[in-house]
This record gives sequence, C-alpha cells and structure tokens, in this order.
Amino acid sequence: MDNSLQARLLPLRHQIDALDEQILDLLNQRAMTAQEVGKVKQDFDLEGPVLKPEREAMVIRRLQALNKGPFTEQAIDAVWTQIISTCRGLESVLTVAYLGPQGSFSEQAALEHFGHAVTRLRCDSFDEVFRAVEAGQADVGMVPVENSTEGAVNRTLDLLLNSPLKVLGERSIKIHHNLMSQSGSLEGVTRVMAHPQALAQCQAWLTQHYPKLARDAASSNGEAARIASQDPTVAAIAGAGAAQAWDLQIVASGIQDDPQNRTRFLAVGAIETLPSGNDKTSIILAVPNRAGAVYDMLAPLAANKVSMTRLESRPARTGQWEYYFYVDLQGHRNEPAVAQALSDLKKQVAFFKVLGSYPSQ
Ligand SMILES: O=C(O)C(=O)C[C@]1(C(=O)O)C=C[C@@H](O)C=C1
Repeated sequence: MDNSLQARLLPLRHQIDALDEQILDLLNQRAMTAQEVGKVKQDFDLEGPVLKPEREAMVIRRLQALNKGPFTEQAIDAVWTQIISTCRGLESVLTVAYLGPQGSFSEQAALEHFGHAVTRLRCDSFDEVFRAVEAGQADVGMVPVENSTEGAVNRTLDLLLNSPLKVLGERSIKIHHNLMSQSGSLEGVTRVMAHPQALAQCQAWLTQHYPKLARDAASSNGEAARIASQDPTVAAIAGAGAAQAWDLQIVASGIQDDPQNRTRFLAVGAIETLPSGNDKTSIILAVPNRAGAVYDMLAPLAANKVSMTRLESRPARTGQWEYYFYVDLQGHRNEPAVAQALSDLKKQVAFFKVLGSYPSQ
C-alpha cells in the first residue's frame, strides 16, 4: 500500500473538492432565495434598507444551537455574517458609516457586524457618522460606546441623546494593539505614534520594552499607521487591520497592558428592530434633583423583573437636571414586562427616550 504523504492527502483533498462544490451550489441557491425575498419586499413597497437585524441574529443563533461541531460558534458567526452580507448585497447594498481611516477599530467592528459586502463610508468624526446616516448618505452607522478600560465614549452618548436614529445592534470587539513598522523591526525607529488612548493602554509595555522610544500622539491609530508607512523612523500602535491596510510589518502583537481590553460598538440607523428572542433595550432618563429620585427611577424595573445590564450617567448641560442616565435593559420593548416597566418609568421621570431595542450579541 502506498502510504506516502501524497497518497494519503489526495483522496482527502478530492473529498474536500466535492464538498466545496456542494457548498457552492447551496450558497448560490441561498443567494437566489434572498433575491426572491428582495423582490417580495419590493412588491410590498417596503421602504428603507433591506436590513432586518432581528432576522440576521435569529439565523445565526439557530445554526449555533443546531451545531454539533467541530466548527466553532465564533466560526458560524463569522462565516454566516459573510454569507448573509453577500445575500443582502444581492437585494440591495448596505452603506455603513464609521470613523475612518482604513484599518480603524470602527471599520473592524462594522465589517465584523455587517460583513464585507457593504459600501464603506469612512468619516472624520462621530458627529459626521450620525450626520451621514441622518441625511441618508449611509443606511447605518457604527460607533464605539464604551471601552472596558477607558469607560464611556462621551461624544457618542451626547450624539445618541440628540439624534433621531435608533440603536439596531451591538458588537463588542477585542482591542488588540500591535506595534508595527515598515521593516518589521525597530532599527532606525526613533518614535512611536498612536491615538493617546492607545498609548495609554500600552504604556507599561512600552516602558518595559522600549523605554527610550519617544511617544507621539496621532489623531487616530489608523493615521499613525499611515504616517509610519511613509516615515521609516516612525512605528505605530494599531490594530492588525491597519498593518494590512498600510503594508506595515508587525513587530510585536497584543501589547495592550490589559489583555481583556474590549470596546463595545453600537449600530445606529432609521430602522425599528423587531424582537429576536434575546434582545436589549437602551434608554436615556433624567430625574428631578431630589432625594431618592434615582432609587424611584429604578423601582419599576425591579417591580417588573426587568434586569438592567448597564447604567451610565452623563452631566446634563441644560442646568435644569443634574444628570442623564443611560440604561440598558434585558428584553425588547415589545415584550410585556419591558413595555410595562417602560410605561411605569415614563410616568415618574423628567426626561425619557428609548434609543432602541436590538439583538444582544
Ligand atoms: O430574510 C430577509 O428579510 C432577507 O432579506 C434575507 C437575509 C438573509 O440573507 O438571511 C438578508 C438580509 C436581511 O437583513 C435578513 C436576512
């Protein structure tokens, strides 16, 4: 029996080729079915983007529940996000706005959430992201709302307060910082550039490994990578996407001081999301400045057995109320317990706004 490497590999590779043909055929059948769905939506004159966040979440969760492995749950999420993205793109291509430049963590979050079959609209600020979506230049926007080490992203909180857009999804990504340069070494490099937050998140590592390297602030990590791609004396700290985007070589990876460093992003758009079976609702509240007001504010949640997953406060600049409270609840606003809690809450607060209900990640 021929037991050489080739002899053993060949039949397995034939098997993989045959399986790939079946997968390809099934993918095309799925794509044609999605096109049919697109036609039905057109026939019923459904306005707005074809995006149905709750349906996308349900498709992926159902497969994760059915899965027997060895394909992992994360792989199912990543692969089906791409499949759905492509199918959605055959109905109508979604335009996603986010803070650029190329290779930014916002871009990573946007593509991990909506897949690659989208039109990318890179913006210079979070304000511009909201403006682009409000003006209809983009269907959805992706903005960071909190970082596990740095806390809330205040500008995003302020924009959510004043925008008519709804939150339609969330995506938390690991913030994995890399040191990168043109050559892949630090020879000839005299300074390291990054956004101040990234420099802060890597300061212990830099002090330990490269105490003599000057540290300079850039407007974003992507911008630092762009500068490093043109200046061999500069190294940048950025995500792996930026190394790829600017053709830089990674000198050291995972250099953030907190290995669990994560940022949570919100997807926003002019879309009301229906219940998916596992949802969150984000609201903003303000209470009058009197003793016990915050306690009273939260009582309807406990009374209706609605769990709060996050509470963030932000100074109100009206002079009239002290703080806005950003609250995330478990459940969809259409679920009876959440609906009751929201209606009770509304009666006793000075300000009340539902930002949206959306599938939990
Ligand atoms: O079910 C739909 O409404 C579709 O358009 C199909 C599909 C999919 O590929 O599964 C694509 C886009 C939507 O956001 C949701 C799901």
